[in-house]
Amino acid sequence: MTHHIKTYNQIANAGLSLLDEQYKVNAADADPDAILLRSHSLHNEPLPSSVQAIARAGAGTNNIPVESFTEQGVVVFNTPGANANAVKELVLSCLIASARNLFSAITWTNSLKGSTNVAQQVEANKKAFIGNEIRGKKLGVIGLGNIGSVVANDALSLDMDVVAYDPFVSVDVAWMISRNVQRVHNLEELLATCDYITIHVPLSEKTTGFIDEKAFKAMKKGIQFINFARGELVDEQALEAALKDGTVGKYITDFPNDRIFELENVVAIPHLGASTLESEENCAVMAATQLKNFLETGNIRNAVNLPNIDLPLTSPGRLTIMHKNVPNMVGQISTLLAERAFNIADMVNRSRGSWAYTLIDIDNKLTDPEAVDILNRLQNIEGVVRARHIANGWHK
Ligand SMILES: NC(=O)C1=CN([C@@H]2O[C@H](COP(=O)(O)OP(=O)(O)OC[C@H]3O[C@@H](n4cnc5c(N)ncnc54)[C@H](O)[C@@H]3O)[C@@H](O)[C@H]2O)C=CC1
Ligand SMILES: O=C(O)C(=O)COP(=O)(O)O
Repeated sequence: MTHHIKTYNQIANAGLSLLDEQYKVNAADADPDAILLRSHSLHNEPLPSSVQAIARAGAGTNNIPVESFTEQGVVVFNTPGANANAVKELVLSCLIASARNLFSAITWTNSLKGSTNVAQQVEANKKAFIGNEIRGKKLGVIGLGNIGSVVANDALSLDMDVVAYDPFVSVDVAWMISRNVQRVHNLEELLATCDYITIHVPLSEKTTGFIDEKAFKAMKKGIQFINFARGELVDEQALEAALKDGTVGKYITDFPNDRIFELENVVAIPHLGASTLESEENCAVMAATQLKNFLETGNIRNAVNLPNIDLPLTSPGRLTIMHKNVPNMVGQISTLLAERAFNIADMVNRSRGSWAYTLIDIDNKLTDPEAVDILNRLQNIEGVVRARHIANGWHK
């Protein structure tokens, strides 16, 4: 069976090359089974009904309307942690570059091009760029996930004091964080005491405008604020006021736009956080692997809308059913199978929030019409948004 994949953005070859002879990538004449992308926005784009899965080679899925795609039976994957080191290294370099006024110093030095006595001018004017050391300064990390946790740990090894705020920190991450990172349970405590703040939370309806006027008002004067998460986390009007009144001494952002770009004391980086060869490869390999696993076996790893599920495919066939997490779903599904005299060899049902996913391995080798018939019946159950049949090509 050939799977059709549509890609957007530059996806590293290390990932694309995993899509072997069973796959066709960007075939013009076929409906895609899945989409592999990075930051391309799928908001306001029609989604072909053939699409069963979307893999985001990266962390943020705010470019995908996850809720409405879930209603359409689409599994959305991301690649947690695959680009965390790349972002961490850039955040730490910006921290140091900002403390030492490197951005404005280099801009000034470049302005000397074409003039004479450059060496003398440099020595005469360097006092304008005296900086600070970050040792002993306080860094606030908002969001202690894959990126925030490594930024926090490594800032400690640069001899900074580190405080962090994340009311939803995961157990896995909590194990990795140094006990010297001081956790605060109140964002204002972090805002009021830090010299530098870096934000690493996902953009969602809840976090849009998270750093608002009230947050800026709580900050220490002259703070340096680093945003490698998403521009919309910061209320632009409030930011503009905070830059003008000196509350924010410098705003370093990976997400410049027309308005922000014009403001004084803004350092604009062209969304380079994850742009290293290593990170692009990690993300592409992880995304392609997860997509392949899902298309070939129905198993799920690292979806943002469904639970992980890993059942080795050993029976002649498998039915995968994505459905609402409501009572008696498994009962209705197994009744349908019993009516067609299908024998269930194995079965897993898992839920995540209001959605659930059921894998059923059957002892029967289905003909095409039999498969179409049972899928139609399953999809007619209220609350089922997609059903698939996977024939096990390896089964003897
Ligand atoms: N500039 C770039 O190129 C990149 C940007 N990103 C952005 O960074 C974000 C974070 O990435 P990861 O650390 O990999 O994600 P993650 O999912 O591992 O961590 C996010 C953390 O934020 C926390 N969080 C959620 N809501 C919060 C709130 N209201 N207050 C405090 N903490 C909250 C979560 O509990 C979680 O620990 C991504 O969602 C993406 O938007 C990620 C990778 C590259
Ligand atoms: O992973 C993320 O959330 C990123 O922002 C990286 O974006 P990119 O894949 O470099 O377009």
